[in-house]
Formats: sequence, C-alpha cells, structure tokens
Amino acid sequence: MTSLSTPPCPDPSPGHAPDGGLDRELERERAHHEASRAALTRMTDDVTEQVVTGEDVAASGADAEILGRHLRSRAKEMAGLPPGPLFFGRLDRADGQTHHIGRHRIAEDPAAPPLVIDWRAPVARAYYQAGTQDPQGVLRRRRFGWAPGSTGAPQELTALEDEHLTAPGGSGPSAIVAREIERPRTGPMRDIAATIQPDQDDLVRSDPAVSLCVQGAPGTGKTAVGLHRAAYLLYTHPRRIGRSGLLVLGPHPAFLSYIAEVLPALGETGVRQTTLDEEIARGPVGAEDGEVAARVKHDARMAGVLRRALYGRVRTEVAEDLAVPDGSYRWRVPADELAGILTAVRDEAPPYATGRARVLARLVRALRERAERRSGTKGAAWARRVERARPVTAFLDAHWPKATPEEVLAGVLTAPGDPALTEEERAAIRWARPPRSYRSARWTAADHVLLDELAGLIERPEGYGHIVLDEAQDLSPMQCRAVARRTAFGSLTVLGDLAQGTTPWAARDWREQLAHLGAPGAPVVTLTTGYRVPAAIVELTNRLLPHLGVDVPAGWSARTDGEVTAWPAEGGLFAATAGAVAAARETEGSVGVIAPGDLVGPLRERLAGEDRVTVLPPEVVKGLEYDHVVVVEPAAIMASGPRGPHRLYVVLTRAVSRLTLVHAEALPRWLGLG
Ligand SMILES: Nc1ncnc2c1ncn2[C@@H]1O[C@H](COP(=O)(O)OP(=O)(O)OP(=O)(O)O)[C@@H](O)[C@H]1O
Repeated sequence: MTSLSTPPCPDPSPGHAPDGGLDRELERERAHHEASRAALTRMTDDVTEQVVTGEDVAASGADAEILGRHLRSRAKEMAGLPPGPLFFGRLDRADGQTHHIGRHRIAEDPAAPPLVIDWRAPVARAYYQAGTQDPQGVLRRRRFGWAPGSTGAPQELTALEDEHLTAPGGSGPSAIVAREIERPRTGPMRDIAATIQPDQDDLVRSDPAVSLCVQGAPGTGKTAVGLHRAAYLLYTHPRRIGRSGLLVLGPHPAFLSYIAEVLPALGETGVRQTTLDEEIARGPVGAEDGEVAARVKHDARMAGVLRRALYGRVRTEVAEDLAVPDGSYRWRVPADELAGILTAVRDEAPPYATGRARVLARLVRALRERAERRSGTKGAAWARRVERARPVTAFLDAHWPKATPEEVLAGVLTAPGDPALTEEERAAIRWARPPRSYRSARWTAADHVLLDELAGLIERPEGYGHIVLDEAQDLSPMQCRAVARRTAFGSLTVLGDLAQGTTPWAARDWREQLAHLGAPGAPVVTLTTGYRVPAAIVELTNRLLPHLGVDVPAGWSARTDGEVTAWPAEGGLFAATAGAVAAARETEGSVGVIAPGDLVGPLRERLAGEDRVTVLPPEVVKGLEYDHVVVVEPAAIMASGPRGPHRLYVVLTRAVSRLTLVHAEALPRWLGLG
C-alpha cells in the first residue's frame, strides 16, 4: 500500500497543516533544494566565466573557436533553464544511497556526488520502473508537490508523498501524479519528466539503433513519449545522435508551437522541429492539385515513374568511337567499350549524379591507359584537362546528361507517359497549360514531395541520426519515402493512431506504412491508457471506433472525471456557440471551439476578444488539446467526406475536461445523446 507522509491527498497549498514529522522532512528537503539552487548558480557562473577565459587557454585558434562555441552554448543552455523546481522525486536505495531526481544534473563540483541526478541517468530508471512487485533495490520512492509562490516568488515545496516498495501490500495510485495529469492545460505543452509511466518509460529508453512504432489511442502520451525519447537519445548518445542531428516532424505549425517548449525545458535546445512540408520545401507552393491529381502524385507508383523518367535520360547505345585530341596525339575509345562503361555504371544503380561522375572517371581511366601505353605516366593535371576536353563533356552530356529535379518533373507533368499509370491518371497529372520553362513552373505541395524524391535519386541526402515522426498515419507513401531517405543511416520513432488518419491516403495498416518508411521490421507497441481525455468522453469517442474501418484497440482513461453536454442550437448556431463558450469560460482553462471550415471566419469575428478562446477548423487541431472543447455541428464534420468520421474522432478527443456539442442538425445516433 502506498504510504503517504502527508494526508492521503496532499494539498499543495502552503497553508496545509502537516504533522511534526512531515514538517521536519519538508524542511530538510527545502534545505536540499536551496543547496541545489546555490550549486546550480555556481555551475552557471563557472561556465560563463570559462567562456571568457576559454579562448585564451586553448592551444590553437581553431581549438579556441570550438571551445568557445561549446562553452557559449553550454552557458546559454544553463542560463536558459526554466526557473522551476530543481527536483521532482527522490529514491532511497537499499544500498544506502539516496538520489534526488530532476531535469538536469546538479553537483557542487564535477567530482562530487551530484545533489540532483538527471532523470535520464541509468540510476534514475528505477524511479519510473520500480514497484512493490519488483522494487529494483529501492526502499522508498518519494514524489514532491510544488505550489506557486506568492507573486513573482519561485515555486515552493509544499507536499511529499512516499511509497515504501518493500512494505507488504500493493501500491495505490499517486495523488501527486493524478493531480499533474488532471491539471488544467493553460499555455504550451509541458514536459512529463516527473510523471512518466512505466510503459511510456520503456519506449523513451528503448534501443536507439532500433526503429520503433507507437500506436496509441488519443491522449496516451505519444507526443510526450516522442519528445522525451528525443531528449533521452541526445543525453545517452551525444556523439551518434547529437552530431548527425535529431529531427522532430509534426503535423502543422500550431502543433509545433504547442510542443515547442518541451525539449528546451529538458535542456535540449538545438533540435530541429518542423513539418515534413517545410523540411522538403525547395521553394514556395504556388499551385493546388485537384483531388485525383493529388492522389496519383502521392501514390507509391510515382517512385517508379520518377526513377524511370530520370534514368530514361541515360543513353547506353553508342554509335561512334570517342576521339580526344591531346597535343600531337589523339586517343580513341571504341564505341562498344563506351557502351560497356555506361551499362555497367547504370547497372550498379548509384545516385544519378554519382553515376555521371563514375562514367566520367571510367572514361578518363580508359583514355589514361591508352595515353600511358604510348607516352608514359600521366598526372592529375593531365586527367583534369582530359575531363574538361570538349569531346568528353559532349559525350557525357549526350549519354548521362546533368539533371535537376525541376527539369525532370516538368518533363513528367508535361507529357506523362509511364505505363504504370492508367490513361485517366496520366490525364489527371498532366499540366493543362505547361509553363514556358520548368524554371517558371508553379509547384503544388504534392509536386514538392516528387521533387524531393527526384533530388534524393540524383544525390543522396545527408540525413539525420534519428527522426521522431508524429501523426505518421497521415503520411502518403511518397511522403514516407522522404522520411526514409533522411534516416537511411539512422533510426526512427514513428508515432500515430490509425483511427486518427484524416488524409485521403492515410494508412490503415502499420506494416505497410513502416515499409514505406524504410523500417519494415520495426516493432509496433500499443498504448491504450489515456492521460488527456477523461472517462466520460472516452466512453463516447470509443463508440465512433467501429465507424473508422481500422483495427485498433479502444482506449481507456486514467481519469474518472469529465463531462459531455449536448447544446441544441435553437436560436441559431452562432448564438448557441457564443452561449456554450460563455458557459465554458466560467471554469478555469483553455476553450477550443472547433467548427466546419465555413463557420470558422464568422465565429472568430463573433468571439473576438474572448480570452482563453481559440476557434479552429477540424483540419488543424491534430495533436492539440483544450480544457473545454466546443464542437460546432458534429454531424457536418462527420459528413465531410470519406474521412469525416476520423476527423470527428480527432475533434472530440481534444477535450481535457469538458466537451460541449452545439448542434442545429440532429446529433449522430451512435453518440447516444438524443
Ligand atoms: N505520464 C504522464 N504524466 C502526466 N501527463 C501526461 C503523461 N502522459 C501524457 N500526459 C499528458 O497527456 C496529454 C496527452 O499527451 P500527448 O499529446 O502526448 O498524447 P498523444 O497520444 O500524442 O495524443 P493525440 O494522439 O491525441 O495527439 C498531454 O497533456 C500530456 O502532457
């Protein structure tokens, strides 16, 4: 049984009347916090001072530059640490050791035992994993409760909660964890380092070399797990992952702003967080595709279409010998030998630009062999001259011409002729009015994905050590390939929910999606415990699952609260929504009004000036959460195309506490709300 040093539900308010023993414990812990704060201040001062002196003591200018840069970024990192509590937990081990656990390591000096250990350190793992069944050498796990200080003052330590892991009986739920999960969501997403659950911790700390896929019901912490895994990998493998870079890909800019502060709060400031569209953009999006054209362009067959279009430029038949004048000589390579070089390189299938360079190198080697047989050794200058000789470049341009993605794609879209596409599909992607030159072409969003594919065929991209890919179910096969190209030598954390797939090409099966992502063998781990959506709302949204055509386990909620209200729009939709919003604003927390696209403008006007209120269409709420969600006309969202039910599922599961359904049309019957 969990034993609490405070009363069963520790009240974080400073006025709480604890017993004498607890008072003394709190005092001791506060003193430890003060000592940790003082040590952190010294650590920050030390690094800042080293920035000043580091450049003088370094051996060379280059060393000074590197050292200076390292220290400056470390100083910036430390100065930028959020001012919150420095630890959130403590482990008392059977071997007599005690560890306070926080977001960053704090020590009096590098050799001294730390006052606070980093949550990612191996010894901290037991904090997340130990239980009465398997105490892992832990006698006591202590959680700390913090409350805001008086205006402007730092947070105060006001509560603590102990679990004795070797005492008989099971462990009950933690009130501090429950309070953290149920707190209102104001402001951006927060880190969950203090309350990571064991199944989440397994994912956060799993082997970085192995790609991983997490299928999770809404609010099960997929995004949180992905971000903490990113922080963990950077801490544990600074060389492997830190150097080659870590990329976080999210579905849209509002989501990126929502999660922007999580990694910096965990001390990781250099991670690129962006959307896939931004990552691959080679210029602006200047046109839009029709529905059919977009579908064709996102189809996996386009990979073959583009490869054939690019390599179709290679001409392996050679009609004439190549003759290269060199002073009084003339070196000749016969046509069949030239054809042999071209065919061999093509069959080796290198990236297109590498292929061109390889043909050139072999050509020069063939010429050099002839020249050296007749007139002795040839050096690098000779080779460079021959490489640039007119007949050589003309041969190369005729048989393995240079290519740019734009030029090749323009060729495909002007006259699509690949037999892998049907006549209708070719007609759908054919340019109605081809631009004068590929340079003036206006590209659609899907074209950018195709340009990226071509760019990857021409030259292999550098890639990242690790990519965390959120909402991965929504990516098309061609978009998946863009991610795969960037992790050819790294690994992937794939996060998503097949039930939340809203794009026309959304995945219905992880195996297939993982194959497109270049990680066909990645294990798929399922999360079903929800930390956002409360039980009353999960019960409702689970009723939608049978309408979604995917095989995913239903979620359940770690929260027993929640409220669902149907709000008939008798006086009109706008007035009813305003009424529902006014009612929502009577309670603490954020209010998200989610309405079909055509209602968003007028509703924004109507609700302008209402603080805590955001009005959004269903397309951009993925990954977001609001304490109170007001859904306007659910039936219209449900009926908005073949993916309408999935869209409604996403919308309903944004609610942290309360959900109001404003409707003029009858509510879908399966909701059971009359
Ligand atoms: N262990 C935890 N402790 C406290 N809060 C948690 C925990 N796990 C998740 N949460 C909170 O639950 C909410 C949902 O988490 P998150 O957004 O990561 O879920 P998700 O699975 O990505 O959801 P969705 O698929 O709906 O986008 C967030 O506010 C997150 O901070």
